[in-house]
Amino acid sequence: MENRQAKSIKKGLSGNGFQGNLAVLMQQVNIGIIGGGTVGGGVYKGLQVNGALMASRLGVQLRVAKVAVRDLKKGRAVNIPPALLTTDWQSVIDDPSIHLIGEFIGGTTTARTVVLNAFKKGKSVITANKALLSAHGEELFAAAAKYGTNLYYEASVAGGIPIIKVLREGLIGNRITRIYGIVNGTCNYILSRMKLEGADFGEVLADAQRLGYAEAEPSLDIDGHDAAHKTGILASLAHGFWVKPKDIYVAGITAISKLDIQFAGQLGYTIKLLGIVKKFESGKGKSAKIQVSVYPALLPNSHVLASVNGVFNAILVRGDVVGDTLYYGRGAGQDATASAALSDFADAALDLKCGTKSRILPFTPHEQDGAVLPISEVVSRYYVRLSVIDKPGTLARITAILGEANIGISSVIQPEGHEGSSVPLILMIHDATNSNVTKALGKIAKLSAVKAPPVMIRVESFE
Ligand SMILES: NC(=O)C1=CN([C@@H]2O[C@H](COP(=O)(O)OP(=O)(O)OC[C@H]3O[C@@H](n4cnc5c(N)ncnc54)[C@H](O)[C@@H]3O)[C@@H](O)[C@H]2O)C=CC1
Ligand SMILES: N[C@@H](CC=O)C(=O)O
Ligand code: NA
Repeated sequence: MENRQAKSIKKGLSGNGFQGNLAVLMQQVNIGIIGGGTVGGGVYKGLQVNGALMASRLGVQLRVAKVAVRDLKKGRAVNIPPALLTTDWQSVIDDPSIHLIGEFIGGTTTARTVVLNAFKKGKSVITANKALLSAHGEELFAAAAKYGTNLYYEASVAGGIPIIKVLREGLIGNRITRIYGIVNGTCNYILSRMKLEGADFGEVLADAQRLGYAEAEPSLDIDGHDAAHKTGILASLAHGFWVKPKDIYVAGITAISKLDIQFAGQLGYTIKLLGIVKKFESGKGKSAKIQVSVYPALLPNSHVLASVNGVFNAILVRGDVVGDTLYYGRGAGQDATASAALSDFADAALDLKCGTKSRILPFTPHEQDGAVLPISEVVSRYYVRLSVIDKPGTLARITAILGEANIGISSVIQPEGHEGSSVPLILMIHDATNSNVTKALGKIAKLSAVKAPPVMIRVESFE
């Protein structure tokens, strides 16, 4: 549907009286940015640096007309002219000369109102806000359709990697059977530095905050929720039904210790926080079951994702026609995220210029009957670290509990200690359901020789 904004841009062009002149064929799309922090500032900067290049490619000049901020006096890393600043975001949405809105304030309350109010004014929105999409995506896409507007969200997943476009357009001819993603830059930065430098968790998190990688509330990163928001968006896009946050199993990285990183290394693995979307074959007439989860996992060092370090993200997408494909790039930070938002502004500007009818919409429901597989039914291999008293019979008791539950052990490491001392015992466990392993570990934890709650990390085999 062609909305009022598109009509006003077209009217401006045809009314200029110089139809043959390329210079005046250049249309201008005015942007209102809401939130002038890391991402909002990055978008402003990106347009200063590459706005002319984009205009020459698009035939549309993108111009920042207003930036809504919280505090006019606050010093900013990106210098935005004071004349553009306002503290009244609603006035930016209401301004009839502004065609597109960028929502870069974060959070799910005011941000939701910003997006809905913009739609009501017939203005499409570009957002980087995965928390907002995770919580209200279904409602917001329906509202966009109702008002003949659009919601663009490339910056919301994996920063500068154009993964939304990949799933929406590049792989449209595929059924997506697997997605494995390192999708949180902060966690990958922390785990990489813990492994490569032996750095401390807290210290590295502070660096990630200073570098603008972490969320305003960093527990969203380290507890895995940010990765879950992103994984849910990818799963929804790939499988065509909106995956609800409550259906996504989430475990973060706070329980990962340097000891586990070292033992994993000895066994030939690297620990990464993975977002996983796996489609399982369902019986005839039955709805598709999809695993959607986020957890730290041991990856074989030989797997390409094991060598993705620092703030970099990478996503492996398997399609039934194309096979495995891989995408790599900076997952957080000002410039990488701005790059993704700029591509959305370009798409939105082209939609205003040409109309959206011929284009693929940002989210189209297509498999309404899909369902998320509960984590209890998910099968994987496991790394288990126990803290045990080194005395005769301990290992036998532990293996007996696992044996009774039909859980096989593929290898055991126990560094030499002296009898009676507390030592780590590492078990690598064959394929088993999550519920089976959790129950067995519950029993093992109660043994008198076991001195701390068992540490359990899944092992990903990428099948
Ligand atoms: N920093 C990053 O690397 C990435 C961030 N994102 C997302 O981008 C969004 C923005 O994140 P950042 O720029 O990093 O956060 P930020 O904290 O640097 O910037 C947000 C800005 O919005 C302002 N703000 C909040 N409420 C406002 C209001 N009512 N009116 C005007 N201004 C208001 C704040 O004062 C702050 O300056 C979030 O949704 C985040 O999840 C997405 C990808 C990467
Ligand atoms: N906090 C996020 C920012 C980008 O989405 C991350 O670290 O990945
Ligand atoms: Na992206």
